Amino acid sequence: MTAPIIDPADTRDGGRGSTLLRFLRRPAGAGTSLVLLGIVLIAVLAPWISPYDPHAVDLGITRALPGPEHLLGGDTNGRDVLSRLLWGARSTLWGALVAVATAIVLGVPSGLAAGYSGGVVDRIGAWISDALQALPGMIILLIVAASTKNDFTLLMATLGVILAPGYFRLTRSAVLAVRGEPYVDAARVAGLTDLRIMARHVIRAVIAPIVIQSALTAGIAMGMQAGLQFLGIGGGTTPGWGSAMSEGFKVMRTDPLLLVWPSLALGLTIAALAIAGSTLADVISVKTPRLSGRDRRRIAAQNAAGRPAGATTTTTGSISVAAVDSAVRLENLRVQYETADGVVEVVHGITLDVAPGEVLGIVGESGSGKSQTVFSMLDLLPQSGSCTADAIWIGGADVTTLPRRDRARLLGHEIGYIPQEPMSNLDPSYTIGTQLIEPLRAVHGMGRAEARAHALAMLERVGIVDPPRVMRAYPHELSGGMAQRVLIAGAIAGRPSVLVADEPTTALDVTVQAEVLELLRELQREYGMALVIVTHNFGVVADLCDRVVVMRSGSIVELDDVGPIFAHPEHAYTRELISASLDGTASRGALDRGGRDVAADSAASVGNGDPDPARTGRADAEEARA
Ligand SMILES: Nc1ncnc2c1ncn2[C@@H]1O[C@H](COP(=O)(O)OP(=O)(O)OP(=O)(O)O)[C@@H](O)[C@H]1O
Repeated sequence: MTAPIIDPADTRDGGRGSTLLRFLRRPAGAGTSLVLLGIVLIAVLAPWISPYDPHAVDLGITRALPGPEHLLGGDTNGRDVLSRLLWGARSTLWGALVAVATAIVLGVPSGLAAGYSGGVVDRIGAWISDALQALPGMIILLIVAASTKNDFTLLMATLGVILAPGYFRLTRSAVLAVRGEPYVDAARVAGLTDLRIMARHVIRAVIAPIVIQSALTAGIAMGMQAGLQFLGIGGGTTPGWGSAMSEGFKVMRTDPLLLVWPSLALGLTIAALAIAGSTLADVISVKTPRLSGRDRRRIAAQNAAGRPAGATTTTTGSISVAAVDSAVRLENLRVQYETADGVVEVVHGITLDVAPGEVLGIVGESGSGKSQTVFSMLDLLPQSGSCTADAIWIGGADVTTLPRRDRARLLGHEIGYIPQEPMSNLDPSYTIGTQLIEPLRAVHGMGRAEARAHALAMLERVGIVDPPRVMRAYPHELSGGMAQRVLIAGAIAGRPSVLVADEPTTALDVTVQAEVLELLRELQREYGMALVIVTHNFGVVADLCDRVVVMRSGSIVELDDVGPIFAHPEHAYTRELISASLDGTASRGALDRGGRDVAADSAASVGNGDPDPARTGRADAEEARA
């Protein structure tokens, strides 16, 4: 059987052309393109556009100031400075080209092979790359210069060898990122050869980072080349910006312009390459365009006029507590994304609130808008998305009226967030201690010792054994359950009034899930926080929540206390979700009782018309606690 091959690269909006257009549409992209194009043209046309022979000596213009005959004056040997700069662009670009091409030829294929094949090939590649990086580059270049009588091209090729590990590592990690993608597996199942898979699927993923790396590497190569020429290596008699800088440096006090011209040329070229590289990286990382201020205002106006950009015009949900008494309150929240097909609304005017100390569950199938709702509360929507609302009350303030900085400060104090994936939410480069202490100092104004003591206490509170050891550990040294406890400790450390947990147990081992949920419930009670928990699972709702919001396709279909929802679900969709959750999924009660399968009992109780399966779940929890 042939597996279907779906490559996101094929369905991605726009191709290379559109990336180039988006790059050119940015002022930084257009500006740097003009500068770089100009420099390339100068290098190519130097023999025709330079006013004088760059080697011609006229002692009458020695150290002459700029004038109509010699626009940039004469150098210390009586040669025309402008002509030498124009010719210098040639050698500078040629040197960068040789270095970058050598680095690509060596680094990219080896990175592809190492990343794709793994095992021995990967290890050998990594050893060679590490060894090359350990070599003292400048000394190698000096040795090559001495043994090749300053052969410029060979020197630049050697520089390329020294820079190749950068390409190797970049390509390898890009390949590793796509190697496990379902579409690469599908291509394998379909019987494509490894070479074909690499050419068709894998190389596409590495082209963009290589282009960006090349812009930066060319800048580095030019800088090193100028440095060598400054030291009198690799320049020979060819005019070069580095040798011009070296000559200018010697007469810097009397004739500073002789240093200024070549430095400007080199600085401008390197800066243009660096800005072009980072702009390109920016363009490529933004897959969908940002909403412009005008679009945001248009959508807001449409919403205000009752004509939302999406299909629906109704506001869903309801309010149970007065605004000032709510821990969180969303009024007519809409979330939109700018996509290739235009603005798409994914949350359609929902209204809900959470009272202080209340546990609200948000349930719904995948894609129903649960995460977008909490991301709006947390100000975490990506740049291509935006939300509008009549009001978003958090901690007694309507955050939609606050400037961004005040909003961030308020959220930092009022809301704690527990994400789905604990591991990817911890920075692998820092110890747990650093990551816990930093926000306590920066956001909550604690001193180092106080923050450390508080972090230790928090770790202890969330059930971490040996907190001092965990403070010294890096994320990779923790299990998933420990990492989630660490994140919970971080989330509650600032004593927020609301804790938002977005499917906090999805990524955890089933045996740890119950413990983490139990911990959340305990902390919520102890601290009197409101808890908003996003979940697929009605078993979790039964165990933890006071009220529940059922979402479907960006709207609220049902919002009620847990008891009535389980006893008489009004919406057919809610009934489906309840039976799907309790049928075959162990509730926390089941897990608390040591894995005895009571899910079937729960399902049976729903089927048998048990008035309140929620109570069953709670009873399980109470029983376990007892
Ligand atoms: N960056 C984006 N661009 C366009 N649409 C998006 C984007 N992110 C999310 N969406 C859309 O928003 C809708 C709601 O997504 P959301 O992440 O809130 O779902 P969810 O209910 O949390 O699902 P899950 O349980 O799988 O996380 C989905 O239809 C999704 O495709």
